[in-house]
Amino acid sequence: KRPGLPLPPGPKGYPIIGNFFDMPREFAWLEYDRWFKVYGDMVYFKVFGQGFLILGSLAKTTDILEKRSANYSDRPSMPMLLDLMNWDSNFAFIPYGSWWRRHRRTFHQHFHSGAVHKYHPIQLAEGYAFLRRLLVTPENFRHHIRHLFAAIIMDITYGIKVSDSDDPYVTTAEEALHGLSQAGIPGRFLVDVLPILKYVPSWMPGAGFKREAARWKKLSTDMAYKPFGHVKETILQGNVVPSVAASLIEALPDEDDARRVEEESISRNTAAVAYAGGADTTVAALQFFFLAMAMYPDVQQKAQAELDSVVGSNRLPDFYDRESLPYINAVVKETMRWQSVAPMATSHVCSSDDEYNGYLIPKGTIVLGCGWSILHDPEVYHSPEEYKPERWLKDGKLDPDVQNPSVVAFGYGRRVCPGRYLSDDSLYAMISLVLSVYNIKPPVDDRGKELHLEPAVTSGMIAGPAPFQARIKPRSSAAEALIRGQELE
Ligand code: HEM
Repeated sequence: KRPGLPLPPGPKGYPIIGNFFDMPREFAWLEYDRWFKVYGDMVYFKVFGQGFLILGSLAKTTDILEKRSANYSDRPSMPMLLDLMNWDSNFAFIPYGSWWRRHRRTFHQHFHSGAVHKYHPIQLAEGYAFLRRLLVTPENFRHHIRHLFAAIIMDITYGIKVSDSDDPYVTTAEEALHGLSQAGIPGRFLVDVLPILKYVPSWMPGAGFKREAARWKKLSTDMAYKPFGHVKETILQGNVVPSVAASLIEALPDEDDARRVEEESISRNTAAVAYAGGADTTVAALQFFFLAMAMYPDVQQKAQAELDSVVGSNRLPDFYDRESLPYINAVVKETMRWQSVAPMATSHVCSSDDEYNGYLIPKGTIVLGCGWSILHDPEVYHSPEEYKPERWLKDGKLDPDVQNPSVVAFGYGRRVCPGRYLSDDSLYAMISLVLSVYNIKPPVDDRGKELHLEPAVTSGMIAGPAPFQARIKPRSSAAEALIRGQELE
């Protein structure tokens, strides 16, 4: 440690509790955005001795979380999530080291940029099924979006077809993820700040968090074991359906091999993490797209005009059209920027004392990049609160000089989201399919007057749109026939 180095600036705290009362727990990114204006683009504070460093500019996230990634890729100890809820099976939360690396490598084999094209047929088939569900119950579009991504992930990872939205695998996973989104926010549960509380007996008054943790633990265990067990069973019966889990199981060492237990556990965890990482995030992103379309009819019309001229009205768009659809690609980018799905990404931890710009960043500091502030910087994105795909275009093509939302939307450094290629493909596919056959409009009041929608968001590790309504109707009878035609094919 270099003696005398100051800590980065931040709000003054109290003895022992530090900034416990200042630390925002809801919509943290908005409060941190205000702090950046007072203290600058790196803000340091402590809560019960635990240091936090919040980064509010791309320059800082690049210098610290990208360039010094070897020192900033650890995760905080999260007693609620890891010790009490069994989420240590999810490599997104485990410490930086060889166990994490083995999981990440296994995951990467199946989801790297050159591998994800294998999943295009699944994405399109589920996309068509989604269009058909919208035809029957358009008012349930938010639910259909959840069903859509659950079905894509379950098919890719386990070869399990989810035709029914109360599929037991999906219900379990959804409930488990609800627990994750609550317990994944640093400081949300006091036990994360005072780990000693994990030894409090469940029956004690104030120990409600332990009873909640026990319920969530069962769900997270079932979520990992049950579908994986199902795939093992199908392999034994000789009915194997191609999937990530099936390839992983088939590559496992023999049952009597000493490496088997560890390898099987890595495979099971890797499969489960695809659902955990990919469901809520992509769902929220597509729901934001629906909200944007209902709020910005001009954007919708321009996107549809591009689809009409490139794809025509006799077929649905597919992945081969992507390069010829710059406006649609701009809509995908703007959706990822406009309302950040993971506004604070996930906590990174500094592994050893570091010095940056004359400040000390002590070992153990929890470092968070506030992607929301970076993607709403008016110096970079003019009128950042507006949904404007045009900002990504120049002379009718994607402008490579505009800062891509993926520089922060998917996190940082060695921990950057390994599912980002799959998610990008899914968003492109759904946005182009939906706009080619549907109009999305705001709801109307009793007299038929269109209501004004606001981009209200939920608070949590994943921020999605607050519930909203939209009217979703086929663009024409030809469009409706096209949707129904996919069913026949
Ligand atoms: C809109 C879609 C998505 C967004 C916004 C998103 C965002 C993120 C973010 C912010 C992180 C934390 C990165 C960090 O620590 O700096 C992350 C990690 C992760 N994501 Fe995603 N993600 C998305 C989709 C997906 C999908 C589809 C999958 C799986 C198929 C996935 C799997 C993962 C995994 C496994 C990690 C943990 C990485 C690690 O700790 O090494 N994500 N994601």
